[in-house]
Amino acid sequence: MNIRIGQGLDVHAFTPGDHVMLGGVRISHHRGVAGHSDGDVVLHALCDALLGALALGDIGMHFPPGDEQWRDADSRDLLRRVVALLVERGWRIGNVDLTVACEEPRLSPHVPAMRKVIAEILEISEGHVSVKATTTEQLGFCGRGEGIAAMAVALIHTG
Ligand SMILES: Nc1ccn([C@@H]2O[C@H](COP(=O)(O)O)[C@@H](O)[C@H]2O)c(=O)n1
Ligand SMILES: C[C@@]1(CO)OP(=O)(O)OP(=O)(O)OC[C@H]1O
Repeated sequence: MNIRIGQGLDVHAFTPGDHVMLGGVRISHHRGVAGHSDGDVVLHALCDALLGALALGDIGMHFPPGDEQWRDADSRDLLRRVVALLVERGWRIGNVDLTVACEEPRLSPHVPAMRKVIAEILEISEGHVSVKATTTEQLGFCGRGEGIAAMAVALIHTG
């Protein structure tokens, strides 16, 4: 059995709006998130972690922000496409561990729904999908409420 790991990081700025998409879940909020797609930092970081494990570049290389095809894209669809790249090369996903940093919205009530969505797309059990949230103690761009960051680690294997 071959094993590989990958990591990903994504950041998006808050904009005027009434919801954010995080981990494939729509969360009502008094602001939105800027992006060419739906701006789901969690799924983007996860795409980059999986692409990193495959050494296949990054999300922007596969779904260029200048390409109208990806305008307002549903990031769940982008993640499905990345999973297909992985499966067609003979890899499977072991587990993923995700951390989201923002002062608000409060994410813990939404973590179970995020784990469910992600597990379904990755075709692994929810027990193999970890989603964690943290503030940055009011420090930095997250702490000032300027944006949201997400980090992801993924383990993939053959056989
Ligand atoms: N947007 C967030 C941030 C944090 N949480 C939860 O609060 C706990 C404490 O956060 P600290 O930054 O003070 O460590 C953390 O463990 C998260 O469960 C949250 O739900 N939403
Ligand atoms: C997801 C893509 C799709 O065009 O656009 P954005 O929503 O701007 O997100 P980003 O994290 O900057 O990744 C780049 C793009 O692939």
